[in-house]
Amino acid sequence: MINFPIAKINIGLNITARRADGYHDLETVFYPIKINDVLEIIKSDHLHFEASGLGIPGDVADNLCIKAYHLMKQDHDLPPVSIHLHKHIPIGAGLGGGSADAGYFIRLINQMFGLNLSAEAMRNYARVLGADCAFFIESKPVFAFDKGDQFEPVTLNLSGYYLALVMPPTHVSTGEAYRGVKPAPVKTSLKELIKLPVAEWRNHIKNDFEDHIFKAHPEIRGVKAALYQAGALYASMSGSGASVFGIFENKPDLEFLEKDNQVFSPL
Ligand SMILES: C[C@@](CO)(OP(=O)(O)O)[C@H](O)COP(=O)(O)OP(=O)(O)OC[C@H]1O[C@@H](n2ccc(N)nc2=O)[C@H](O)[C@@H]1O
Ligand SMILES: Nc1ncnc2c1ncn2[C@@H]1O[C@H](COP(=O)(O)OP(=O)(O)O)[C@@H](O)[C@H]1O
Repeated sequence: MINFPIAKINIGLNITARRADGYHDLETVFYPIKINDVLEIIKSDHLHFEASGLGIPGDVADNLCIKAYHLMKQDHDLPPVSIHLHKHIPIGAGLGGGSADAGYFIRLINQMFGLNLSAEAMRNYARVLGADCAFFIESKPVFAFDKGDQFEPVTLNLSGYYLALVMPPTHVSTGEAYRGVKPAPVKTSLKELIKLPVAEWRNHIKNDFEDHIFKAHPEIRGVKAALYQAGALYASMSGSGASVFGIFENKPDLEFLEKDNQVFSPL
């Protein structure tokens, strides 16, 4: 059985408090984008994982698909499976690709072995694996809060707009991104700000990671500026970076940017 894990962008990200468990409270809007991995599982006589496409750093045992398998096996009598992941979503880019694989793996196991788990039961497995994993159980636009793993639906439809996604050749770890922020409460919740017209977002919606990440990696700031120069209605780093996205009314002319690291797609 096969499915196609998608990626997300964060539209706004406010880090509001440091928590006693070492994590941070935040608010953000997760929006799904059309970049896909390919994930296949088949029954096998032993647990097996293989990957193609982009190289995934770390041991196979630490791959979030394998972690998801072991987590679900604690509660369900799962037979061994052979997993093939074709990795296409850029890694460590703030696009949630690893979390997406875990979320879509949970969905596949649920479907393949007829576990009949509710979406909330699947989200509860996902929450154990990573803060933004639970989003990928349904992959619908949401306002996320607490650790970024609790959701309220938002009415946000960006179809008709155009996405430009640029990957500067810079790696930012999620831990590094969180260590540099000074949490602060928000005046107006993103839940309200997201209702503004897209062209207004620039003046009201921010990503709290940008200030310190841009200082450490000025080339990322440069990409954001270039997207605005090219006519983006809104541009931002996604999550903890380093990818930067621009939302355009029409397909932009971005020839001045490095072709290799770009993705253009309708939203
Ligand atoms: C920053 C965000 C924004 O959407 O995504 P990415 O940009 O990485 O995709 C998420 O909060 C990342 O979620 P995820 O990548 O699942 O994080 P986890 O694996 O749970 O945590 C990685 C590390 O980030 C920090 N962390 C994460 C979430 C949170 N609310 N507070 C934190 O302080 C912790 O130091 C933790 O050890
Ligand atoms: N299936 C997977 N795909 C990508 N990365 C994975 C996966 N499983 C575990 N990881 C680990 O997660 C790290 C960050 O993954 P990713 O989700 O791409 O980044 P981000 O949190 O910036 O969106 C990688 O460096 C890798 O070690």
